[in-house]
Amino acid sequence: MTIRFERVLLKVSGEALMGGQGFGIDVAVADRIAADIKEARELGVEISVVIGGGNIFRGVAVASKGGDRVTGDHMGMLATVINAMALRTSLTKLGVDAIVLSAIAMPELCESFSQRAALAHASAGRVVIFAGGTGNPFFTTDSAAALRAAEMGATALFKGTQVDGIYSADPKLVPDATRFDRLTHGEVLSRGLAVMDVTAVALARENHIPIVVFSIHEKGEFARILTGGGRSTIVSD
Ligand SMILES: Nc1ncnc2c1ncn2[C@@H]1O[C@H](COP(=O)(O)OP(=O)(O)O)[C@@H](O)[C@H]1O
Ligand SMILES: O=c1ccn([C@@H]2O[C@H](COP(=O)(O)OP(=O)(O)O)[C@@H](O)[C@H]2O)c(=O)[nH]1
Repeated sequence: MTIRFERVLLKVSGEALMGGQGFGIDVAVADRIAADIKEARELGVEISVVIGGGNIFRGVAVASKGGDRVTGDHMGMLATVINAMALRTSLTKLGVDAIVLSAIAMPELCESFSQRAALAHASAGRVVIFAGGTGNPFFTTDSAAALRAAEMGATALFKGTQVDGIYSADPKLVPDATRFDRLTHGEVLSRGLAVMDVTAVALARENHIPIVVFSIHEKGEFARILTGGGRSTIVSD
């Protein structure tokens, strides 16, 4: 069996974790995503994860109501730590060794991020879950995903999201938008395809990291794409 990517950074959007609920974490969904990660890992792929926080809190929600954006972003980053702990719990239940590294120090809860620690845990066979985004306000977890992918030497950045690829326009708003199988980073940026923020795409382009956009809701899709099947859009040089 051919494996397309040997070392992968998986971005899981926070919204994916809430399942059918309007807010928070649906444990059954977290368990299913953990099972998909386990399946992919059993193919021999090294996997680390960046998790979002949009199911709990987004900084712009505070700013849009007249609050302080930086405080809002701090709250959003804390939300990603909650999600990371939920995903670690789901992975542990399945017997997968996983560790949370946070960009914001909270030693009572989890280890702090350093590239050295992350690489050491990964080479010991652990799934490393990066929490706290980049640790800085005004960024997103998509940008954190591109950053950690570069730091880990990932050969691909998988964005697991609500849609099964990149379309000519947001498919939630434009139902007859058409899906792309392949794009370059430059095309994503020049066409303003907003599936991922500009900073994240630019960072991936600079480091020659392909981005694979796929639906996190399709059970087993992660492993299918890793072995050459499935449905996705691949963004590469
Ligand atoms: N051109 C596009 N192709 C695909 N999805 C797009 C596009 N433009 C906007 N989107 C939206 O981007 C979302 C993916 O971003 P994501 O970060 O996972 O969502 P959120 O910001 O809600 O967590 C999709 O759910 C989709 O609605
Ligand atoms: O490096 C980062 C990453 C995230 N956030 C904050 O955390 C929230 C949750 O992250 P994101 O919106 O990227 O989550 P997702 O869309 O993936 O659920 C963001 O809205 C920001 O407020 C931040 O300030 N800096």
